Amino acid sequence: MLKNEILNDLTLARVVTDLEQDHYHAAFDTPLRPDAFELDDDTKMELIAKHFTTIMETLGMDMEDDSLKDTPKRVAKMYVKEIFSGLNPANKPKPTLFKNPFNYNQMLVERNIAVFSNCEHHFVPIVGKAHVAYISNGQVIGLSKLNRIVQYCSQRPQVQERLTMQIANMLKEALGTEDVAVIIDAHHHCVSSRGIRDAGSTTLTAEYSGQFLNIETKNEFLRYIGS
Ligand SMILES: Nc1nc2c(ncn2[C@@H]2O[C@H](COP(=O)(O)OP(=O)(O)OP(=O)(O)O)[C@@H](O)[C@H]2O)c(=O)[nH]1
Ligand SMILES: [Zn+2]
Repeated sequence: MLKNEILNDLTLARVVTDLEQDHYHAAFDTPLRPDAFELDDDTKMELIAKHFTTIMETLGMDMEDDSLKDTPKRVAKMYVKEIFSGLNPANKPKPTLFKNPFNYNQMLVERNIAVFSNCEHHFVPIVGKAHVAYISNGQVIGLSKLNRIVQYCSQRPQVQERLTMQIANMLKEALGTEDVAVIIDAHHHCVSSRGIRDAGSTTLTAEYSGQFLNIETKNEFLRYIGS
């Protein structure tokens, strides 16, 4: 191979590696483009409102109607500031940790945390409950932060399996322990309000790690949440 060809090959290899690096995300990360946060929220809302107007016009809706005319703006604000605000790491909750002077070293379980998310295949709601648990390795977390972690991860277009893993991963990161468990029991509107139209089914997903892989610990958690 000529020197130039080798150099070209090396340059290409580096470009490919850089690209791969840019697109790298863990299996449980939400697939986002590398430039996902180059636009600010206001610009995103403006663009989404414009596109949503086109969607509504295409459906034949009268955009002069008093009740409809501001819907594109409402939807844009809801997407960026509310139901998909968990896409932006700037909105990540800060976990307040406390020392554990009383040496509580048993399992802590928080049950029935409300889950409001949206299915990434149809953009309709996923509604349910999360049950989370951890065993302290020396620090305890403010209880409401458990709810906030569930809420933050839910406020993204999701599939339930990935949502469960993202919550578990954030708990591990916040608490500095592998000893966490997460169960989600949720109802998918894409299964009930359309498509197969089964309103009765719910979906259960679970993620166990560390001590929760031990059958007795897992069963204790399941007993606490009444499963
Ligand atoms: N595994 C998983 N699947 C999901 C989740 N949310 C929605 N789905 C499914 O994603 C699938 C998308 O399937 P497609 O066949 O591409 O879409 P579709 O034609 O709208 O499918 P139907 O819902 O069966 O009408 C559907 O079976 C949904 O039920 C989730 O959280 N996890
Ligand atoms: Zn769906």
